[in-house]
This record gives sequence, C-alpha cells and structure tokens, in this order.
Amino acid sequence: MVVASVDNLADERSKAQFDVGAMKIVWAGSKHVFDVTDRMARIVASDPEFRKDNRTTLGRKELFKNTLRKMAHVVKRANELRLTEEEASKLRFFVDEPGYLDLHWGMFVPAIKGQGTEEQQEKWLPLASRMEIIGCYAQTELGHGSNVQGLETTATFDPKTDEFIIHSPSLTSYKWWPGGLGKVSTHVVVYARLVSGGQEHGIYGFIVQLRSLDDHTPLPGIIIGDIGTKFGSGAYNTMDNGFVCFNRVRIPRNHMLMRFCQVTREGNVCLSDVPKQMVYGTMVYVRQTIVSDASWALSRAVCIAVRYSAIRRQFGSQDRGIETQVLDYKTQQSRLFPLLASAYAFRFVGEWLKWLYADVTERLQANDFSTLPEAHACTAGLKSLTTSVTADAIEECRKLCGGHGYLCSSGLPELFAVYVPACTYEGDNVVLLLQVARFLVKTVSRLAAGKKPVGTTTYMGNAEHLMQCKSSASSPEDWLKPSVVLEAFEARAFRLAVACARDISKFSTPEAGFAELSIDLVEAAIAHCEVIVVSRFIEKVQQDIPGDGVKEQLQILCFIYALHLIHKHSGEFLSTGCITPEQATLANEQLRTLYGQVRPNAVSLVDAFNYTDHYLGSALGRYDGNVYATLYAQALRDPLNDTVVPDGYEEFIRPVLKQTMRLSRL
Ligand SMILES: CCCCCCC/C=C/C(=O)SCCNC(=O)CCNC(=O)[C@H](O)C(C)(C)COP(=O)(O)OP(=O)(O)OC[C@H]1O[C@@H](n2cnc3c(N)ncnc32)[C@H](O)[C@@H]1OP(=O)(O)O
Ligand SMILES: Cc1cc2nc3c(=O)[nH]c(=O)nc-3n(C[C@H](O)[C@H](O)[C@H](O)COP(=O)(O)OP(=O)(O)OC[C@H]3O[C@@H](n4cnc5c(N)ncnc54)[C@H](O)[C@@H]3O)c2cc1C
Repeated sequence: MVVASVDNLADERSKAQFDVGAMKIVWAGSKHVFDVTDRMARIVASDPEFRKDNRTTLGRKELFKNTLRKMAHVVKRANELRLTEEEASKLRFFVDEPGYLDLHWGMFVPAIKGQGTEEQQEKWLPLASRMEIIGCYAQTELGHGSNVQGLETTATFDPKTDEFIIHSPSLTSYKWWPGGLGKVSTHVVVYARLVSGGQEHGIYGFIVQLRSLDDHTPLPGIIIGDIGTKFGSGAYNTMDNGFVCFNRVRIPRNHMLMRFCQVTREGNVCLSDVPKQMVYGTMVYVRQTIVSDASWALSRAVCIAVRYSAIRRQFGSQDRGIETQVLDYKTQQSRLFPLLASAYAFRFVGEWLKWLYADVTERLQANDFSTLPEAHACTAGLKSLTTSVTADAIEECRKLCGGHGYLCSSGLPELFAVYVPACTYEGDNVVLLLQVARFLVKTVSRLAAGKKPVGTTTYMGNAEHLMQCKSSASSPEDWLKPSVVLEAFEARAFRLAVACARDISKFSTPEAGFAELSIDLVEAAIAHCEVIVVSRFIEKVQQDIPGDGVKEQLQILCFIYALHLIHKHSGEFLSTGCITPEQATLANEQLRTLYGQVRPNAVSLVDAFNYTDHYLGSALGRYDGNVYATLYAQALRDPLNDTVVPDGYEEFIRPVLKQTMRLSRL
C-alpha cells in the first residue's frame, strides 16, 4: 500500500499555472503590505512566547494568564522593535489570540477618535497609545444588545457638582459582554441614556474609570467581573468578556464624548448640526474591519482543507496501489472551490469597503452626510454576509477534512469557535440585514419619486430594463461574460427589493408590512449584498494585474464565486424570471468546467495567502504536508498521554474490573 507522502504538495506546486509570488502581492494588497505582513508573521512564528499549540488543553485560569503574558509580550516587542502602528497591529493579528488589546485598539481608541472632541482626543489618546490606561467598549447590557435605544444605563447630569452620575437601575441594565472589561480594563467607554434637567436626550458615550491605576481594584460604586466560560475549548475564552454594575458613579462632565452633543456647565444639551446616527460611528468602523477579517479566517480554513485534500487519499485503486487524492473528487471540489473563491471575493470587497469608509469619513469631516446611509447599509450588509458565509465555511472545511478535521490539532474546531460569534457581535447578522432592507425599500420608493440612485444602488436606476430583461445565456461559455452574470444578479436583487416594497405597501402601515415580510426582506438584502461582492470582484479582474497567469486564475475564481451563488439561490433566480431552468443548467455546466481549471492550481492558490504554519495552527494544513507524523506527535503530547496508566485507574477502573470478575465468578 502506498501511503500519502509529503511529496504530494511539491507535486501540486509544480503544476501551478501562475506566478504565486505575484498572487501573494495581489492578496496582500500591495508590495508594502506584503512585506510588513510577512515580516510580522515571521516574528510571531519564531518567538516561543507566542506558542499556541497547547491552548485547547489549558483550564480557563491558566489560559487567561497565558493570554495576559502574551499580550504583555506583544507590547514589549512592539516597543523594543519600535514598530509603527501598522506593524504593531499586524503583530497582534498574527499572535492570533483574542485579548484585551483587540478592544483597546479596535474599539476604545476608535470610539474616542470618532466621538471625542479635539480636546478630549488630546487628553485621552496619548494615555491610550502609551497604554498608561487600558480601555474597552461597553454598549451591550444583560437585557439589550441589538436594540441600542433600549439601553437602560443612565448618565444623569448634576449641575451642582458639574458631574454625570452613571447608574445601572436594574439587573438587566448591567453591562454584559464587553471584551477586556471582566478583569483587565482600567477605563471604558460606556453607552448610556443622557439625562439632563429631568429630560432624556438619547444614547451617548462616557469615559469611566473602572479600576485603580495603583492596585487594579474596582473603584467605589463599581461591581465588575467576568461573564463566564464561552463556547469551545481555548477559543474566545482567552478574552475576559465582562459585566459591570454602576452604583451612582460620578464622573466629570468632560468625560462625556461630546463631539456630536455638548452638555454645558448649566446642563443645557446642545446638539451639533449632524445626524443623530453619528453616535453609532464606532460600529460602522468596526463592521468594516470585520469584513476585512472575514477573508483571513475563511482563507485560513480553506488553506487547511485544500492542502489536506491534496494529501488525503481514499479509494480509486484496483490493486492496493496509489489511491485518489480526495481533492480530485468533483463533490469535494464543488464544496471546497466556491469557498476558495469566496475567500478571494471577500478579500477584494474588504479592500473596497475600506476605501468606501475612508471616503465617507472624509465627507463627514466636511459636513457632507449624504453617503452615511449607504455606508451604514454596506458595512452592515457586508459584515452580515461575509461573517455568516465564513462561519459556515469553517464548519464545512472541518467536514471536508473527514475525521481528522474534528481533532483540535486540525486547528478547525478552535477556529470555528473563535470565529462564530462574529455572526452576533457588532450587530446580529439578521438584525443588520434588516437595516440593509430598510435602506433598499427606501431606495425603491425614492425611484418612484424620480430620485436617481447612487453608489452601490446605481444599478437600480436601470429599473425598466432590470424588471423586464431575460438572460441571453445560450451556452455554458456565455456564463463567462461579465455583463451576463451582472445582469442576472442585478435583476434578481432589484426584483426582490421591488416585490418587498410593493407588498409592504399593501399593509395598513409600513411598520406592519416590514415586520410581516421580514423573511423576504432579509433575502432581498442578501441578494443586494451579493451584487456588491460580485461586481467588485468583476471590477477587480478587469483591471491590469501583473504576474504570469494571475489574472486568469482570478477570473476563474470570480466566475466560480458568481456561478456557485446562482446554483445556491437558483430558486430565486428562477422564480424572479431572471434566468430559465435551461440557463441554470448551462451555468452549472460551466461551473464544473471551472472546477477542473482551478484544480491544478488549488494548492498554489492557498499558498498565495502566505500563511506561516504558526498562524495556521494545523497539523492538516502544514506547508510541508507532513500530516500524519504531526497528528501522531500531537496525539502523544496530549495531557492524557502523560502517563501510560491513566490517573483514576486505582479509584475507578480497577474496582470496576474487580467487581466484574467477582460477578463472573458467581
Ligand atoms: C477590531 C475589534 C475586534 C472586534 C471584537 C468584537 C467586539 C464586539 C463588540 C460589540 O459587539 S459592540 C456592540 C455592538 N452592538 C451592535 O452592533 C448593536 C446592533 N444594533 C444597532 O446597530 C442599532 O441599534 C440598530 C439595529 C441599527 C437599530 O438602530 P435604531 O434603534 O436607532 O433604529 P432604526 O430606527 O432601525 O434606525 C434609525 C435610523 O438610523 C439609521 N442607522 C442605524 N444604525 C446606523 C449606523 N450605524 N450608522 C448610520 N445610520 C444608522 C437607520 O438606517 C435608520 O435610518 P433611517 O431609515 O431612519 O433613515
Ligand atoms: C464574543 C462576543 C463579544 C462581544 N463583545 C462586545 C463588546 O466588546 N462590547 C459590547 O458592547 N458588546 C459586545 N458583545 C455583545 C454583542 O454586540 C451583542 O450580543 C449583539 O449585538 C447581539 O445582541 P443581543 O445579544 O442582544 O442579541 P438579540 O438581539 O437578543 O438576539 C437574539 C435573537 O433575536 C433576533 N432578533 C433581535 N432583534 C430582532 C429584530 N428586530 N428582528 C428580527 N430578529 C431579531 C436575532 O436575530 C437573534 O436571533 C459581544 C458579544 C459576543 C458574543
């Protein structure tokens, strides 16, 4: 019997039809980003302090302390190496362990930057950047997360002392979930109902000190702790998601983040001339970063599954000779290659969203708020789409790796457990899709009033055509025409949105219609988000892309991405009359051909992610393909194998055996 050997991957790499080095640059975004990313990944991989292969075997306390040690080491190395902000953030990323630094840099600092006045930024940002204080972001409460307007915590202005009183009036008002809050943060941006002069003025952010900077004990009036162990071993349990109760805690007036709303010494509330949704700005920022991160998590899972599928052999041999690589099975390809294509699709849409966010930020600074609703819809919708697909994809990759995928040493169970809350945090994915739907229904009703749609809804301006068009695809090759593909996606999305808007108008109130039709609205929102991803991917592959064969590979992936969605949502494409059953069959035929084209390049396409073995953290996904020896070595390292005879033998195995022997003698 010939067993799989490490040569499998070398063979695979020799088959590549494109320049992998050039693809690495495309994946990274630029040569500069590639260089920084590569350097930081290697620094982490070569530092034993950042070891993570024992994480799933540690108890919660040990695990958490281990994370604290790593975070301290990150800060130390960043200082020693004089890393720039960009480099330090990559270093943290490759340490690959949820910890308080994520919230400090990812939410506390952005909240102050986005919501604080210049004066407040000058005061707090230097303290935060030097890490003289550690901050987190406390919005969610035990009783409310999605419904931000339902938050109960109050911030009541006391004009006598020029202070706010932060108070948790009920158990359900306890802040609950914020990362870094439970055990580490010294400060927090708390979202609370502003009350002044006996009147409520909406939800705003307030900086509150939680713990003493001398001995880390909670300050008076603060009850604080960790909310408990979460899903999975290791995984997100490295993070101290916390609760806090404020018992009339007093803070100076200038601790309210006052960029968009000021409270004067007398307690007058002065709203700036900006939309009230600006107070939700940190969420828009973070959702945009989550979209970028989705492609990392997805590509990591896909890298493991593709490499392992090239190593793994099952069946296909008559005489106990060499068996078939499971990557050669069409069913394996049809499950795996769309995920590979999605990883690239999300990478490009993530880059585009970064651009959109920078653009809207620039406009907001110039008091142009016109693109804010679109930025909200795009970040909310793409956050929802990419995280849902990625979470499902990680689980699919686990199944694609058969039994070994279920071992923690495959890296996939922990990756799933760490990733899946992305479908919930920063906005539950369904709640966010309903926000997109609200935007779409508004856009459709504005069309009727003769308003021209802009940005990602520009396609809706072609209303008459999109409502009537029939796809012209008459051969499998026609499905490789960008215009044919885009027309089908745009027509499906538009027809679903129009149907929703039309059906809503049949109800007594728009609110009643919206609530009753929310299932259809979610589908319309997904269809619109898919238009964005598909069109950005098509745009990308129409650009000049350097490197032998790189553009061709991306074109293949682009059409796999689009056509697998047509297959997945064929019900919608057919029921809206955008394509016929025959055209759906032609699209599938083309998809099968594309799988064949990507097959020889699959391993090289995941090599282009440039992941170190440390970052992958997987016996199955190793660069050298030495899967079986690694699985065996890792099994031997399991704490259960520390002794040959297990602890508990004397107490619990021997008596059972003796009892059985006694019984059998009777
Ligand atoms: C890098 C860091 C690592 C990450 C680690 C993870 C850490 C996790 C952190 C967290 O989870 S923090 C907590 C995040 N919480 C949420 O995301 C809550 C989700 N809920 C909401 O965002 C909102 O409450 C809501 C669902 C959007 C509803 O808002 P509201 O009650 O105000 O209702 P509506 O009536 O639906 O909307 C009014 C109006 O406002 C527009 N809008 C809503 N949100 C935004 C926004 N963010 N930006 C701009 N505009 C917004 C909405 O479209 C409506 O507009 P109109 O239709 O009236 O024009
Ligand atoms: C790992 C993790 C880290 C987190 N970190 C932070 C943090 O640092 N800071 C912070 O403030 N928060 C944090 N959160 C909290 C997070 O933001 C909330 O859990 C999230 O916003 C969802 O809110 P919820 O828990 O209230 O869910 P709910 O809104 O209670 O959702 C429950 C169910 O109801 C459905 N639902 C709710 N509303 C509607 C609706 N209008 N229409 C249809 N269906 C609806 C949802 O789809 C879901 O299925 C974190 C959460 C997790 C899991």
